[in-house]
Amino acid sequence: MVDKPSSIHRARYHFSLSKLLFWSLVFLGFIVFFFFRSPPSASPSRRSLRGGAGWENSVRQSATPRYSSSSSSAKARRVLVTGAAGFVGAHVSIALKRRGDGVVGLDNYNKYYDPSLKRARTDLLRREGVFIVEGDINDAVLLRELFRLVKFTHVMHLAAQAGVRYAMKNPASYVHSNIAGLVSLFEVCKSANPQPAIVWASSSSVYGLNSKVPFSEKDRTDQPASLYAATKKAGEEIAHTYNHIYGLSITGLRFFTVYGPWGRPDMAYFFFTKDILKGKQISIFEGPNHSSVARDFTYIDDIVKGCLGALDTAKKSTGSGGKKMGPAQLRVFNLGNTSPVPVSKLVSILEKLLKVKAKKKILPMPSNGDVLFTHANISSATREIGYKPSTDLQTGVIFMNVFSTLTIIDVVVPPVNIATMASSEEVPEKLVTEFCSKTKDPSFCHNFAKGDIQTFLGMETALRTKVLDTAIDITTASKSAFSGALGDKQVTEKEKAAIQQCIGLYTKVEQSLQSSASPSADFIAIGQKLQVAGESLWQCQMDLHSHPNHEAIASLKMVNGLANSFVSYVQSEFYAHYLQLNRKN
Ligand SMILES: O=C(O)[C@H]1O[C@H](OP(=O)(O)OP(=O)(O)OC[C@H]2O[C@@H](n3ccc(=O)[nH]c3=O)[C@H](O)[C@@H]2O)[C@H](O)[C@@H](O)[C@@H]1O
Repeated sequence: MVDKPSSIHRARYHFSLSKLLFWSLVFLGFIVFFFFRSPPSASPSRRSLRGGAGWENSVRQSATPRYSSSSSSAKARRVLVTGAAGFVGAHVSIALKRRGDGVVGLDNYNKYYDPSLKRARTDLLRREGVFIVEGDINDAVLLRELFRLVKFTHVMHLAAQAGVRYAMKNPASYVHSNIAGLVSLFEVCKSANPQPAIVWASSSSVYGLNSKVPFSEKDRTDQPASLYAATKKAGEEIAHTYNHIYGLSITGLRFFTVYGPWGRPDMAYFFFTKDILKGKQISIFEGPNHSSVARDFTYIDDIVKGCLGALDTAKKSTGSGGKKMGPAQLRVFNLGNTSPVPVSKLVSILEKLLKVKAKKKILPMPSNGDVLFTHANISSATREIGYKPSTDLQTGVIFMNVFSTLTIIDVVVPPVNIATMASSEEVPEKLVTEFCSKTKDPSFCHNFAKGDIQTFLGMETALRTKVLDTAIDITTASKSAFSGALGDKQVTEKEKAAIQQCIGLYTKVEQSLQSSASPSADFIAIGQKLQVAGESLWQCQMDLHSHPNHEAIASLKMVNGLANSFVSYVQSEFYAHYLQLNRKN
């Protein structure tokens, strides 16, 4: 045997060493790659967010119903809301929580649109006592853990990949959320004991190329025009299967172009407003032979009522331990507004409200999933779940403007627009009634609401567009109205003390606005103090009902109106969002 020269040995040794080094690096690379690529719910740092006594406590606490002692605890609802940080999910969660239901949210905070808006909605929900678990509906381990912690009576499934046109860009995300995610959720629900009743979001888009109007639940839905629609239609069929095999009670809701405060930035009304204010051109689609494209735009508050109606009329699931014990309820309802509005009309409403002429470009509707029109027949939803939409587009858009969350604070429009918006807006009667129904004393509110709404509008617009001078002007005007009432001889010492307190608070607000380019977090603290002052003013107003001097009553009522408008404003969801975004800038 001939010895190999030692140089060869050395060379081989070097070669294997560098090979080892090479493969180690490749291996390390893979580890690093997978570590960073793994979905958020699987990463160790995210996992540590869940589990643990604190987390379990938050889930259980949020899930605990709180009803007045008179209502029956047998009907106690514990609802899991998926997509709770989303537009519809946030509104529905708040409504459920406010009426006393136990609510736990679930959301994956994906980046389809700016997650800071979802975080801002989460802050809002936290203040309402709703805890949102960060996780994906495809994470069956997490879902099972939630069902172990809480015996959910209902699931309000609103998590989905939304948007019609985006399906051309990212088809996989629709399959992941709207099909795989739905199956994952149904799988866990079917095995849960007891099985929850499920209400979930389908879509008007399932009607696709159907041309029979208005769309009835009995009409054909086998011609989807987009992959989005196809995944929602698939969801309806999957629902049928789980109802049939496992006895799950399932209600699908076909939403028709939902809009409103805290809305989605990918929707046309949202980016139209933004672009109109920025002076950017907007594209308005039209159909063949210059026909208009129309949508049955539906206001969020109406949708929320429909969701609650569906939940309250949902019968229990019949299965147990993954086995069907008898036939279960399976329903599908249209939740629309029953009055389609051409997109060009939406744009003219926005132009009128914003007092800015849009730069319009009329384009043929691209064939990327859109349909020409939608129009809901809601007779079945009215009959079965008491659904009665009451908001026309004009009114809804004003509401949206007053309490809006449009992410347009980066836009600076000339102050003249703000002044005109604040002072000259026609406030429809219906809006006043709707607005006052949300206050403590609707008939009293009615006397002042028009002014209040105008004040909201001005204040909100001023802050939204960062024209703080106007915000200061409004604060100063409110303060001087208080001072005026102080001079009234009929005002009692107790009332004077409350008014003085408010004037002091307004002064702080003024200073806060004057001292910085953007209002600081102090503003919220001041707002909370203002709320306390406002509460004591309400008490004064109640005392005044027996006051002999009607003029004094009138002036104090005015003061109360202003105090409350400001208090409501400071508390408004918009402001929280404004601060959130401002911090980011
Ligand atoms: O009803 C539904 O089920 C669907 O409603 C909306 O979808 P869509 O009606 O297309 O809402 P937008 O994207 O806000 O579009 C509204 C209208 O504006 C039109 N449009 C949109 C964008 C644009 O640049 N120009 C334009 O004219 C569209 O053709 C459409 O008629 C939601 O985005 C979907 O997630 C939802 O499922």
